[in-house]
Amino acid sequence: MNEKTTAELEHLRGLIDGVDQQLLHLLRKRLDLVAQVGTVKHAAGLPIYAPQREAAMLAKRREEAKIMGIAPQLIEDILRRLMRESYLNEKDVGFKQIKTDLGSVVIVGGKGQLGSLFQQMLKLSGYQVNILDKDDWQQAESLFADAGMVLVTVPIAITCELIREKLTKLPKDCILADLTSIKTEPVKAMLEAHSGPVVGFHPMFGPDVGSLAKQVVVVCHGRSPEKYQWLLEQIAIWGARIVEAEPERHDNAMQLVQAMRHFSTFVYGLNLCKEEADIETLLQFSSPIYRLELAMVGRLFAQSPELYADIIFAQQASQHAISDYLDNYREALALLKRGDRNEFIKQFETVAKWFGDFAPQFQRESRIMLQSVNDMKTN
Ligand SMILES: C=C(O[C@@H]1C=C(C(=O)O)C=C[C@H]1O)C(=O)O
Repeated sequence: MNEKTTAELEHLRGLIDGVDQQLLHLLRKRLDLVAQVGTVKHAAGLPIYAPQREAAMLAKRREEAKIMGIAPQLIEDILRRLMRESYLNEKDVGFKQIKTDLGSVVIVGGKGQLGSLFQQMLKLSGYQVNILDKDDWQQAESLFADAGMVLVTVPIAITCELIREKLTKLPKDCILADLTSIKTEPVKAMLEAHSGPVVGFHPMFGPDVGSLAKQVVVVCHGRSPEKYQWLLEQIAIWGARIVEAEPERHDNAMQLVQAMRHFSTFVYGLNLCKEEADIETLLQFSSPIYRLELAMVGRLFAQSPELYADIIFAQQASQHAISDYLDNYREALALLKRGDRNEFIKQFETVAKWFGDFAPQFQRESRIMLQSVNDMKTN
């Protein structure tokens, strides 16, 4: 580089630094305004997440960007990232308490990660929360005595037994709820053990989400929904979307969404391990989609083996879904072995047709994710 170029670059980079600093000041200003919105929402009991406002705002900014010669997707990306920050910050002011005369909440298994998250959300909403973990059963009677709600979040393998043996003497009006990732058996057990209001939940996210905004919570009604309607409202204030489901339909979906998927991820990792794949090398040669795939597989093994064993072993019927997968894998492998390229293409087209409009939709969605994966690279 000659001196002139160096000087020119230095000058321009100085100007860019100045603009970035202005951006920082603007961000500070925006965060402060959002904090004020948080306070107003808290007082009024409005949810953190306001999808209509977001959609309207994004549409306007996209239009304005176009006129200014800025890619609409650029401002959309930036605003979406800022809005994520808003959800996290609005959480700090707490949430309006919908039910003020509940009595206490007892979380059975509250030292687990999901239990801790719900404990935090309930406390941020003004509820008094007590934890009953495995060594605390001698206090159970006194804790249950003034409980307005008992929330069960223990490993799946012991959930039903615990409900049947230990939760039979709750106060009559106490709500009995659970967070187990299967629903048919736990809801049945709760209905048998307790004659008061019963409701099953399955939060469709891990404990590391940060904010519940835009997350999904599946609810399976048990008994007396009017008695726990407030809880659904409370969860909505946390920003989550409630999806109602019959326990059986939910459990069937989970055989694919959870058991089969986690199992195939497990086998993927097992295979890499047995093949003694060198992850460093794989990463060096990885495309963004492969990096994302490795991240999806690798993150499983950063978590608790017990949790995944519980999820995979929870339903007998998952074995059928997993066996079907193996059969399809074998058939596809046979195709490959006999070099039947035409049949492969035919089946590919059948599947593509079956995915229909979802295929291009998923392509668009993943394109944005892949660009973020690429952005994260540091060299
Ligand atoms: C700040 C608000 O809350 C959330 C955050 C938004 C933002 O950061 O712009 C917009 C809508 C809401 O999802 C609001 O409702 O205006």
